[in-house]
Amino acid sequence: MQSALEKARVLVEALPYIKKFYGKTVVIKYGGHAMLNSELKQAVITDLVLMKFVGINPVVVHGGGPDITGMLKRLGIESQFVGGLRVTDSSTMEVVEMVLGKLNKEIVALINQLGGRGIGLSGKDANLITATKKLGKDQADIGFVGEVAKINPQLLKTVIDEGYIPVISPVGIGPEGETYNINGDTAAGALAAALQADKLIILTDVEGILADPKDKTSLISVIEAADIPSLIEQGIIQGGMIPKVECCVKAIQSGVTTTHILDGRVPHAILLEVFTDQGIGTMVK
Ligand SMILES: Nc1ncnc2c1ncn2[C@@H]1O[C@H](COP(=O)(O)OP(=O)(O)O)[C@@H](O)[C@H]1O
Ligand SMILES: CC(=O)N[C@@H](CCC(=O)OP(=O)(O)O)C(=O)O
Repeated sequence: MQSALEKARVLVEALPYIKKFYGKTVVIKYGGHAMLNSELKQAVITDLVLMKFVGINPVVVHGGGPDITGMLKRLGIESQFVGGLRVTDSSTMEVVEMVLGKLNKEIVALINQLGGRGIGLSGKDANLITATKKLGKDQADIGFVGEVAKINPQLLKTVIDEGYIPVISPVGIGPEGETYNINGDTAAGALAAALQADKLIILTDVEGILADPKDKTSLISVIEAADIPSLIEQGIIQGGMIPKVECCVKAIQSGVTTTHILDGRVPHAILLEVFTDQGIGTMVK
């Protein structure tokens, strides 16, 4: 069993990190695959609430891809992806918005249950995320998939200062009032840039960026943004990992200090990354 002294040592180890990040903003992309079960969800939300209580400002952007796919299936609609993005016709958009809205409130309720002050927003609230139509690979029409046009972070700053943990679903509003489905990673990167966050943390379902996607032990712990394009060209980074690394690179170029791709299946991955010497996953800087 852990001795009392060992427990104290762990707490003391957190002090320099609490000092370093006190008052800073950390954007966390909470992906659908990192919402596997209620124990894991509870661990993620506990980390967020703890962060807020020690003076760091977490902002959550959530996904929900697996739940959206599940609901579409129940309605007899097959999901189709082009370059990692869901082809979104108007009825798919309705389902996307409904499922993300439900997930959003589940996360908010869990934050509140664990003693934090959660507030759920979609990109439509206070024009937080305005969007334009995004074309797919080879200029394909992929429907109501949105590209972030502008982030209006004023409301977010207000609720953060009031002590809330904002939870944002990646739905954008277009110039004609149309609704857009935005990839959760892309939305998180754009929000981190607009808030000039200190960290962007993307939770996913792998250890981090792997040098060989079939070998779990080939984790790349640190990578420079400049080295990413060649890994994509070589086919080492593929599929759903591409939007993640691209948004890390964009966020870095826009002034976010560090970005991290972490294994959301590891309980308390966020705490381990933010408050301990070891750090986990891949840091893109
Ligand atoms: N080099 C790589 N390292 C790690 N994962 C990779 C790599 N290239 C592709 N991937 C894939 O990217 C996936 C993560 O993207 P995605 O499934 O979209 O996650 P999420 O649902 O968490 O947003 C991994 O499960 C893995 O299959
Ligand atoms: C355009 C697009 O693909 N949008 C995503 C939005 C949700 C998301 O990003 O969920 P994960 O983070 O769980 O993958 C979708 O419809 O699945």
